[in-house]
Amino acid sequence: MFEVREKPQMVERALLVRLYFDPREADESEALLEELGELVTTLGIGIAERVLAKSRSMHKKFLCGTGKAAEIVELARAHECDCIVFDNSLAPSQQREWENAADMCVIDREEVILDIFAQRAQTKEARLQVELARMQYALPRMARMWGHLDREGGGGSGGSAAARGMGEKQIEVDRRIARTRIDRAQRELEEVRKQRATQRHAREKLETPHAAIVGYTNAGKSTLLNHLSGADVLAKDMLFATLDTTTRKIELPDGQPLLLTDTVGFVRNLPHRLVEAFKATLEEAVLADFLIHVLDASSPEVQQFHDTTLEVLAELGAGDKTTITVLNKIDRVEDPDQAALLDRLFPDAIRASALSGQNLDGILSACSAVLADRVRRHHYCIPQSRADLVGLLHRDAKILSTEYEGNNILVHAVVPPSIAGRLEEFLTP
Ligand SMILES: Nc1nc2c(ncn2[C@@H]2O[C@H](COP(=O)(O)OP(=O)(O)OP(=O)(O)O)[C@@H](O)[C@H]2O)c(=O)[nH]1
Ligand SMILES: [Mg+2]
Repeated sequence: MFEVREKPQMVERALLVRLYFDPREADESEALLEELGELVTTLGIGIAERVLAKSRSMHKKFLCGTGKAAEIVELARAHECDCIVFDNSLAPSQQREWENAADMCVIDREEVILDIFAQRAQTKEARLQVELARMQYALPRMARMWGHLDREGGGGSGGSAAARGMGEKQIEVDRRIARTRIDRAQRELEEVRKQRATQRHAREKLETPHAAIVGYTNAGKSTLLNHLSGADVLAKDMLFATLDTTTRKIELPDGQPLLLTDTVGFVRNLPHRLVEAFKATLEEAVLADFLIHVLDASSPEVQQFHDTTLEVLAELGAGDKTTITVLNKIDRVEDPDQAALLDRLFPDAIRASALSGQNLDGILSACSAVLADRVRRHHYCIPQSRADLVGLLHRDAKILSTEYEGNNILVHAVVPPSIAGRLEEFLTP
């Protein structure tokens, strides 16, 4: 029976490896290796040692040359590791080559992220999305999973023909099962998307504007939602604390209601298939009226975090949405160099602290300002004597419906702010 392996839960000591090929990638590679350490720790795996290695060119077999590969394997053994984790993505064949050479579990960043998501998924929707991404990841790697059957047969290279046949048959069966399950998960997710669309239509009817809080993982998105709305979303100093969206209604200082949605955080090299699988969830960000982009201002990598989020948003089709940028955790920015960096990169961003509540008013005012510029749908009850206003609506607004009631004209229209003021006294709920 096909099962997605739970290897990272079984392994205890990992050797982390980041290979890079261009000297200009050295700094970023170091930061990525650091982040991989946090991701691996999130999974509960201990880190024995880290290797940041430059390779002159990419090799098909191990990604790096055989000499370097042998050194890495030696190091893993010397540290009594039971797993090697690559920050680079490994092709299925490369992963197999490494496992054969090292005789231990070898995984890459994508698998680590998938496993974290699998651990965290709470709702049916999140579970489905993770299952889909994991099965798609596992499908081309099944030969590796059943390699032991081939070897069991009788030592030597590849085992007996009978045993190998068994392994191959099993792979075929498993592939079929996996494909059926992928199809089913995709169909169920389609249902989820439809349900969400229905909910969204209901919200649109209420005409309450909607903002999505987006940003890199651990930036403070959930903390911000909690502070603004009194919600109780898990906010924790760990990567990917949030996998499900939560929406809460708040009221802006000018009385305007606003729906706020907390979303899953992004990370560099977020597996494309995970973005694809989480589309149902992330659509909330795509369809929001505007975005609140939360950044961890205390991180030296704030620019990379910013760019990654914009890249993923663009991939989702939300790249050109109106965005309020928030430099969160400003209470932790003490280094003058960091402050200067922020001034240079994000002169217009709002400095705030979701934890202490510092300048949350600034965020709310920015939301009000965005909404003030938005066209709105309104119902009017206009006396026939004011045909001039109906004419104005015909000219400058988009009329959705018109009805006559006694001496009044009932108009439902999408109205730009430029004429909204002149019609205000005829508004009806
Ligand atoms: N010092 C400080 N810490 C903050 C601030 N905002 C959030 N934090 C901390 O940062 C950590 C992450 O916060 P979360 O709100 O869980 O971050 P998130 O963006 O929702 O993270 P994911 O759900 O993992 O994507 C928590 O330990 C928070 O207490 C802030 O303004 N200042
Ligand atoms: Mg969160």
